[in-house]
Amino acid sequence: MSILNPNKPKILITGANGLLGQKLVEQLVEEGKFHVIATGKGECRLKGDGFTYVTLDITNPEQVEEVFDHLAPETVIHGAAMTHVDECELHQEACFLANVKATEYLIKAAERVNSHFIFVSTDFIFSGEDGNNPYDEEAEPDPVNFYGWTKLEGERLLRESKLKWAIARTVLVYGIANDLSRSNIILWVKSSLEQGKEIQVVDDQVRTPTLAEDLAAGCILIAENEATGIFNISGSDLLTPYDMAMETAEFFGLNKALIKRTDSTQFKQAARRPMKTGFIIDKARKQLGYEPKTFQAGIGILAKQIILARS
Ligand SMILES: NC(=O)C1=CN([C@@H]2O[C@H](COP(=O)(O)OP(=O)(O)OC[C@H]3O[C@@H](n4cnc5c(N)ncnc54)[C@H](OP(=O)(O)O)[C@@H]3O)[C@@H](O)[C@H]2O)C=CC1
Ligand SMILES: Cc1cn([C@H]2C[C@H](O)[C@@H](COP(=O)(O)OP(=O)(O)O[C@H]3O[C@@H](C)C(=O)[C@@H](O)[C@H]3O)O2)c(=O)[nH]c1=O
Repeated sequence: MSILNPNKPKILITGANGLLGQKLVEQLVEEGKFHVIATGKGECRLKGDGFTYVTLDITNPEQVEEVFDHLAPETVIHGAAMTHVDECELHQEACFLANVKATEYLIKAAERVNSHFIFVSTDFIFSGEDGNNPYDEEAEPDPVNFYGWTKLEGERLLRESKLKWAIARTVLVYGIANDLSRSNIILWVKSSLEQGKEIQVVDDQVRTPTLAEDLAAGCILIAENEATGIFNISGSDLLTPYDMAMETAEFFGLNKALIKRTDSTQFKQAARRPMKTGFIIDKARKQLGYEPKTFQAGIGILAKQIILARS
């Protein structure tokens, strides 16, 4: 496991092959303040260089201990998780292992080397039915699906640890990266309409969709400022999935007639979704200087990346 630059503090990213992970590595390498240790299950799927890739299955406590004892990262951004919400509902043991037990292993290993530990969490810790949305950092969690419960458990383990900790909560992340394990709403709407497929989209759930680059930038601000506590790091536009689908069709000049408006009583997924979430991001704006793109600007950035990826 070669260390590229021992003179810089080390930042370890879990789940680096994922959407957030790839954006974190890209921005951290660009900024050059840290020696970037990208970790993930199996082979590296990241493009580019300037980082060290280490295979790390976070559900393997021996691997976690070995990597942390050897590398002793000053900072950890823990984004690895089982993120397919319906799969989490249907395979709760696997979800608990990946999202709770693995987080426990990482916290214990980080306590041995005293890392600043940043945990990426979600609006799905909230019910979305308490009338308190959009939520600030003080709101009372009350998850309505198993995935949301596991992420809240991860938050609890961290808050009860001896670590210097921070929690970056986010909402409905969209973007494009290399060889992803799951899609996201913009890509799914765009590809469905391009194939001429009719889609049913709900108009009674509310989110503040978040560009993956903005989430990464927010997590990096927390790392660079050695900030502690909970920060809402999301977009600022309150939108329904139906709004998002229509704006995506508009932007890409696709057929809006294929988007059939429905609501959550008609549209059933294996796991319940919280109805109305979305975040207030004033704390991150004031304390970190965090400022997300508008949804329109975010789609524009995504469009450019799609064209680049094709060239
Ligand atoms: N996407 C969203 O809308 C939201 C995401 N979040 C949170 O943000 C974080 C990042 O999500 P996002 O980037 O979108 O999700 P992705 O699914 O793209 O990334 C998650 C990554 O975790 C990896 N992973 C899963 N299990 C393990 C394991 N056992 N060992 C090592 N790596 C593992 C996956 O590996 P592989 O690629 O090999 O499957 C994947 O690369 C997550 O913690 C998620 O809960 C919060 C709110 C919204
Ligand atoms: C697939 C689909 C989704 N939707 C709506 C439901 C939902 O509100 C929104 C997104 O649905 P999806 O199932 O694609 O995404 P979903 O699993 O809800 O995304 C979640 O991912 C995890 C990781 C999180 O942490 C959450 O913040 C959230 O982003 O779109 C439709 O209306 N029609 C559809 O056919």
